[in-house]
Amino acid sequence: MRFAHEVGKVRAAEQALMARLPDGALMRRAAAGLAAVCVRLLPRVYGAEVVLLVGGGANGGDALYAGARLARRGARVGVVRAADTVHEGGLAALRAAGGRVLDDAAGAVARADLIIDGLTGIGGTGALREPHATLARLASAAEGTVVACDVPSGVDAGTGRVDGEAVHADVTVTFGTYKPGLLIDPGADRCGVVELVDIGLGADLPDPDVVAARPSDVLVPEPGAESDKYRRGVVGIVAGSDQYTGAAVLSTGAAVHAGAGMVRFASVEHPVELVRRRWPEAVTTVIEPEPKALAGVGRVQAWVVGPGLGTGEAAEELVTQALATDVPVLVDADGLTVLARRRDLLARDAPTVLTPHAGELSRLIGVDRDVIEARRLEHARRAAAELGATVLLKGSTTLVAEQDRPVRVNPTGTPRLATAGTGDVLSGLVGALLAGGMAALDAAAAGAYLHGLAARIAAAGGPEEYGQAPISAFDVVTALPRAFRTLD
Ligand SMILES: NC(=O)C1=CN([C@@H]2O[C@H](COP(=O)(O)OP(=O)(O)OC[C@H]3O[C@@H](n4cnc5c(N)ncnc54)[C@H](O)[C@@H]3O)[C@@H](O)[C@H]2O)[C@@H](O)CC1
Ligand SMILES: [K+]
Repeated sequence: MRFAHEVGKVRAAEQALMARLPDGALMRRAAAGLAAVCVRLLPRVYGAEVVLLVGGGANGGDALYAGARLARRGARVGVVRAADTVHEGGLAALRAAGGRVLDDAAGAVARADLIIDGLTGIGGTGALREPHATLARLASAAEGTVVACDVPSGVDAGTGRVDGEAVHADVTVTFGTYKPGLLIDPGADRCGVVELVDIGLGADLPDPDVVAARPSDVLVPEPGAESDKYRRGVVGIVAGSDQYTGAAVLSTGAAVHAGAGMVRFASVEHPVELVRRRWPEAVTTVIEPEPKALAGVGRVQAWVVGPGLGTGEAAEELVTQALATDVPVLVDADGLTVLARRRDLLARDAPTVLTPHAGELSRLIGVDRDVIEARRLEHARRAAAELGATVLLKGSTTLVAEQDRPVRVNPTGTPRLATAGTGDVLSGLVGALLAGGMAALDAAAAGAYLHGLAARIAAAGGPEEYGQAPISAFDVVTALPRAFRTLD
């Protein structure tokens, strides 16, 4: 499982472990792990050209000790110093092993077989300054294999934020635990393959703050022979309006394709008519948003409310009724706009799942959208605590937060999902999983995972491929059954 800890907790664990070890032992342990990965990456260590990019902190120290190990095995190791003073012990070890200090950084980086990025690690803050930024740019453009030490320099280890230049690594060798910034875009996108090196922090690390969802987390219970529709889950969808009908069709379609035992669709006449025509499987009810309207729809095990619903009084009445029930409720899109002025509706005992993008979350918690985008992890978590709900924050890495639980990050996201209507698909999908009895955090994380997988399948024909075909939200609906099948 991929899990991450906040940077402060990593430091605390390192301190605790260091106090029990001889001086410098932890750094040498990290360096040994880093060097071992480099050895695997090089076709031949003897004679290989290795360049170390070294900043003034311990991250540079790791790189220097790793370089010394490679030099002792015959690699030609040179160091480019980005700071006047670099780790003394590391530099001495490198020199003793035959490594040299380089002057022509650009030429050396361009010729290198392997480049170790030890400019900044978890101590890096803000945009890379010079000469770090130039060196990061040179490394990213180089032909040789780029191995980032702990974190690609320029990536904020705590958040994944990149301000300006950051190293594009082929491999990131990280120590002890993942850092959140390795799992969350844009940082995640700079890491290449991440290799976790055990430096013995285990016992000193608390429970993780972030975990990456993986297929075995999302296994949806198989329907047994005796499953009736209620065991598989009946989901109620309240979506669409006279002006907006597409959302209703997409959300219902996703629920139909996600294995719901039954989909009950309730709305005003026009969207009901369209849903009935497109999804004869759904049981539809025309309602006017008057008091107790939802009570007449029939028994459901989870509600989805909001896509295309409008934001006026009629919509508010329906959101109010759904949240007054004692079953899980997912609120999306227009429903979230209603909630921004009626946060009191969130005071309920059954689980609530909210699926905002940054703009919708901004209205819900009164924080600028840009501020949320810059620190997504923090705000997803804060929103979950403040709103008492499971919060799925959409984005190129979708995050799912629930109070006192590690945040789930979704690894299947793809820019192809940034197209109109895909959010409606997600809401119906997660609603079906909730109705099937999955816990809110699992249903939301599984939904995000399957949604990304379905988009990849739609674009490329396979979950591992990155196809070029443009996709529509409807293609994602159609690909959902294949996404489920890849989990078998
Ligand atoms: N403490 C330890 O014994 C261990 C530390 N580890 C390594 O140490 C790293 C953390 O070391 P440090 O706390 O020394 O910090 P870093 O080496 O990550 O970064 C601090 C250095 O980077 C510079 N810097 C920060 N932001 C910058 C920017 N935007 N532009 C240019 N320069 C910038 C600082 O001036 C300082 O010289 C970890 O990532 C890991 O690689 C590992 O060796 C494991 C053991
Ligand atoms: K680094």
